[in-house]
Amino acid sequence: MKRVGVLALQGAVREHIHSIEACGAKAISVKWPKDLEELDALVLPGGESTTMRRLIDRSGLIEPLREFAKSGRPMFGTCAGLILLAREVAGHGAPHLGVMDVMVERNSFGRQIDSFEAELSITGLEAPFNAVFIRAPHIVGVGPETQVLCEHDGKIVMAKSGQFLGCSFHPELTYDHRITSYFLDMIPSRTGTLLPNGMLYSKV
Ligand SMILES: NC(=O)CC[C@H](N)C(=O)O
Repeated sequence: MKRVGVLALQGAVREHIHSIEACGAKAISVKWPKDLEELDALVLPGGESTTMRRLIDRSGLIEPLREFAKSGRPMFGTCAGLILLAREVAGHGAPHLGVMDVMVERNSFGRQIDSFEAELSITGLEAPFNAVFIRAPHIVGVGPETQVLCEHDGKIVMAKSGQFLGCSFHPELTYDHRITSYFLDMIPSRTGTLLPNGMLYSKV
Protein backbone atom coordinates (compact mmCIF):
# COMPACT_ATOMS: atom_id res chain seq x y z
CA MET A 1 0.00 0.00 0.00
CA LYS A 2 1.27 3.49 -0.85
CA ARG A 3 2.27 5.51 2.22
CA VAL A 4 1.45 9.19 1.88
CA GLY A 5 2.37 11.78 4.50
CA VAL A 6 0.37 14.89 5.25
CA LEU A 7 2.22 17.77 6.90
CA ALA A 8 0.12 18.01 10.06
CA LEU A 9 1.12 21.29 11.68
CA GLN A 10 -1.83 23.46 10.67
CA GLY A 11 -4.64 23.69 8.11
CA ALA A 12 -6.76 21.16 6.24
CA VAL A 13 -4.95 18.04 7.50
CA ARG A 14 -7.86 15.73 8.32
CA GLU A 15 -9.51 16.34 4.97
CA HIS A 16 -6.38 15.30 3.07
CA ILE A 17 -6.01 12.21 5.26
CA HIS A 18 -9.59 11.29 4.49
CA SER A 19 -9.12 11.82 0.76
CA ILE A 20 -5.90 9.75 0.66
CA GLU A 21 -7.60 6.91 2.53
CA ALA A 22 -10.64 7.13 0.25
CA CYS A 23 -8.20 6.47 -2.62
CA GLY A 24 -6.93 3.28 -0.94
CA ALA A 25 -3.54 4.55 0.32
CA LYS A 26 -2.22 4.81 3.87
CA ALA A 27 -2.15 8.38 5.23
CA ILE A 28 0.46 9.36 7.82
CA SER A 29 0.53 12.60 9.83
CA VAL A 30 3.89 14.35 9.65
CA LYS A 31 4.82 16.51 12.65
CA TRP A 32 8.52 15.76 13.11
CA PRO A 33 11.46 14.91 10.81
CA LYS A 34 11.32 11.21 11.72
CA ASP A 35 7.78 11.02 10.36
CA LEU A 36 9.17 11.58 6.85
CA GLU A 37 10.94 8.22 6.86
CA GLU A 38 9.27 5.46 4.89
CA LEU A 39 6.92 7.77 3.01
CA ASP A 40 6.29 7.39 -0.71
CA ALA A 41 4.94 10.93 -1.14
CA LEU A 42 3.95 13.99 0.87
CA VAL A 43 1.04 16.45 0.85
CA LEU A 44 1.45 20.02 2.10
CA PRO A 45 -2.08 21.18 2.95
CA GLY A 46 -3.78 24.54 2.73
CA GLY A 47 -3.93 26.81 5.75
CA GLU A 48 -1.81 29.89 6.28
CA SER A 49 1.66 29.78 4.83
CA THR A 50 3.44 32.12 7.24
CA THR A 51 1.99 30.30 10.26
CA MET A 52 2.86 26.96 8.72
CA ARG A 53 6.41 28.13 8.03
CA ARG A 54 6.79 29.20 11.67
CA LEU A 55 5.64 25.77 12.82
CA ILE A 56 7.92 24.04 10.27
CA ASP A 57 10.88 25.92 11.74
CA ARG A 58 9.79 25.12 15.27
CA SER A 59 9.65 21.38 14.43
CA GLY A 60 13.04 21.46 12.71
CA LEU A 61 11.42 20.37 9.45
CA ILE A 62 12.71 22.87 6.87
CA GLU A 63 15.90 21.01 5.90
CA PRO A 64 14.32 17.52 6.18
CA LEU A 65 11.55 18.71 3.83
CA ARG A 66 14.14 20.00 1.34
CA GLU A 67 15.95 16.64 1.60
CA PHE A 68 12.66 14.88 1.01
CA ALA A 69 12.27 16.91 -2.19
CA LYS A 70 15.82 16.01 -3.24
CA SER A 71 15.02 12.31 -2.84
CA GLY A 72 12.70 12.67 -5.85
CA ARG A 73 9.53 11.59 -4.08
CA PRO A 74 6.29 13.33 -5.18
CA MET A 75 5.06 16.34 -3.22
CA PHE A 76 1.65 17.97 -3.58
CA GLY A 77 1.00 21.48 -2.26
CA THR A 78 -2.55 22.80 -2.04
CA CYS A 79 -3.11 26.52 -1.53
CA ALA A 80 -0.73 27.48 1.33
CA GLY A 81 1.11 24.23 0.55
CA LEU A 82 1.73 25.47 -2.99
CA ILE A 83 3.17 28.69 -1.53
CA LEU A 84 5.54 26.58 0.60
CA LEU A 85 6.75 24.63 -2.45
CA ALA A 86 7.23 27.58 -4.83
CA ARG A 87 10.70 28.71 -5.86
CA GLU A 88 9.50 32.32 -5.54
CA VAL A 89 6.70 34.09 -3.68
CA ALA A 90 5.93 37.51 -5.19
CA GLY A 91 6.83 40.35 -2.85
CA HIS A 92 8.67 38.08 -0.40
CA GLY A 93 12.40 37.69 -0.02
CA ALA A 94 13.48 34.10 0.36
CA PRO A 95 11.10 31.32 -0.63
CA HIS A 96 10.03 28.66 1.88
CA LEU A 97 11.08 25.29 0.44
CA GLY A 98 11.79 26.83 -2.97
CA VAL A 99 11.70 23.47 -4.75
CA MET A 100 8.91 23.75 -7.35
CA ASP A 101 9.67 25.81 -10.44
CA VAL A 102 6.76 28.24 -10.15
CA MET A 103 6.35 31.78 -8.90
CA VAL A 104 3.21 32.41 -6.85
CA GLU A 105 1.34 35.43 -5.61
CA ARG A 106 -0.67 35.18 -2.39
CA ASN A 107 -4.30 36.15 -1.89
CA SER A 108 -4.77 36.76 -5.61
CA PHE A 109 -8.50 36.68 -6.08
CA GLY A 110 -9.53 39.93 -4.41
CA ARG A 111 -10.97 40.56 -0.97
CA GLN A 112 -14.63 40.64 -1.97
CA ILE A 113 -14.40 37.12 -3.33
CA ASP A 114 -11.93 35.69 -0.84
CA SER A 115 -13.72 32.36 -0.99
CA PHE A 116 -15.63 30.92 -3.92
CA GLU A 117 -16.26 27.74 -5.88
CA ALA A 118 -15.62 27.25 -9.57
CA GLU A 119 -16.05 24.50 -12.14
CA LEU A 120 -12.57 23.89 -13.50
CA SER A 121 -11.49 22.12 -16.61
CA ILE A 122 -8.24 20.33 -15.68
CA THR A 123 -5.82 18.63 -18.06
CA GLY A 124 -5.93 14.90 -17.34
CA LEU A 125 -9.44 14.87 -15.84
CA GLU A 126 -12.32 14.08 -18.15
CA ALA A 127 -15.16 15.92 -16.40
CA PRO A 128 -15.00 19.38 -14.76
CA PHE A 129 -13.85 19.59 -11.15
CA ASN A 130 -15.79 21.68 -8.63
CA ALA A 131 -13.03 23.53 -6.79
CA VAL A 132 -13.13 25.48 -3.52
CA PHE A 133 -10.88 28.56 -3.37
CA ILE A 134 -10.17 30.13 0.05
CA ARG A 135 -8.00 33.25 0.04
CA ALA A 136 -6.19 31.48 -2.74
CA PRO A 137 -2.84 32.21 -4.34
CA HIS A 138 -2.22 31.83 -8.07
CA ILE A 139 0.78 30.93 -10.15
CA VAL A 140 2.16 34.00 -11.92
CA GLY A 141 5.02 32.31 -13.71
CA VAL A 142 6.26 28.81 -14.48
CA GLY A 143 9.64 27.36 -15.45
CA PRO A 144 10.28 25.65 -18.79
CA GLU A 145 9.70 22.14 -17.40
CA THR A 146 6.45 23.04 -15.65
CA GLN A 147 3.17 21.93 -17.16
CA VAL A 148 0.14 24.18 -16.62
CA LEU A 149 -2.83 21.93 -15.83
CA CYS A 150 -5.54 24.52 -15.23
CA GLU A 151 -6.34 28.21 -15.50
CA HIS A 152 -9.24 30.11 -13.98
CA ASP A 153 -10.09 33.70 -14.97
CA GLY A 154 -6.83 33.85 -16.93
CA LYS A 155 -4.81 32.84 -13.87
CA ILE A 156 -2.85 29.59 -13.52
CA VAL A 157 -4.35 27.61 -10.63
CA MET A 158 -2.79 24.17 -11.08
CA ALA A 159 0.56 22.97 -12.40
CA LYS A 160 2.90 19.99 -12.38
CA SER A 161 6.65 20.24 -12.44
CA GLY A 162 8.34 16.85 -12.42
CA GLN A 163 7.70 15.30 -9.00
CA PHE A 164 5.79 18.41 -7.78
CA LEU A 165 2.07 19.05 -8.10
CA GLY A 166 0.50 22.28 -6.90
CA CYS A 167 -2.91 23.87 -6.95
CA SER A 168 -4.41 27.12 -5.67
CA PHE A 169 -7.61 25.54 -4.44
CA HIS A 170 -8.65 22.85 -1.93
CA PRO A 171 -9.33 19.54 -3.74
CA GLU A 172 -9.64 17.71 -0.40
CA LEU A 173 -12.75 19.63 0.68
CA THR A 174 -15.15 17.83 -1.66
CA TYR A 175 -16.10 14.19 -2.12
CA ASP A 176 -14.40 14.21 -5.52
CA HIS A 177 -11.06 12.45 -4.99
CA ARG A 178 -9.82 12.57 -8.59
CA ILE A 179 -7.01 15.04 -7.88
CA THR A 180 -5.73 13.05 -4.89
CA SER A 181 -5.86 10.00 -7.11
CA TYR A 182 -3.95 11.88 -9.86
CA PHE A 183 -1.27 12.67 -7.26
CA LEU A 184 -1.09 9.07 -6.03
CA ASP A 185 -0.51 7.99 -9.63
CA MET A 186 2.67 10.11 -9.60
CA ILE A 187 4.21 7.70 -7.06
CA PRO A 188 6.64 5.41 -8.87
CA SER A 189 6.15 1.67 -8.66
CA ARG A 190 7.95 0.21 -5.67
CA THR A 191 10.39 -2.10 -7.35
CA GLY A 192 13.56 -0.84 -8.88
CA THR A 193 12.72 2.76 -9.79
CA LEU A 194 15.78 4.93 -10.18
CA LEU A 195 15.36 8.26 -8.41
CA PRO A 196 16.90 11.48 -9.81
CA ASN A 197 19.58 11.34 -7.09
CA GLY A 198 20.66 7.92 -8.34
CA MET A 199 19.19 5.93 -5.44
CA LEU A 200 17.22 2.82 -6.23
CA TYR A 201 13.73 3.15 -4.84
CA SER A 202 12.90 -0.43 -4.02
CA LYS A 203 10.89 -0.55 -0.79
CA VAL A 204 8.45 -3.46 -0.78
N1 LIG B 1 -6.53 28.45 1.91
C1 LIG B 1 -5.25 28.74 1.97
O1 LIG B 1 -4.39 27.88 2.10
C2 LIG B 1 -4.94 30.19 1.94
C3 LIG B 1 -3.48 30.52 1.81
C4 LIG B 1 -3.18 31.82 2.54
N2 LIG B 1 -3.84 32.93 1.93
C5 LIG B 1 -1.65 32.03 2.58
O2 LIG B 1 -1.17 32.98 2.06
O3 LIG B 1 -0.97 31.25 3.12
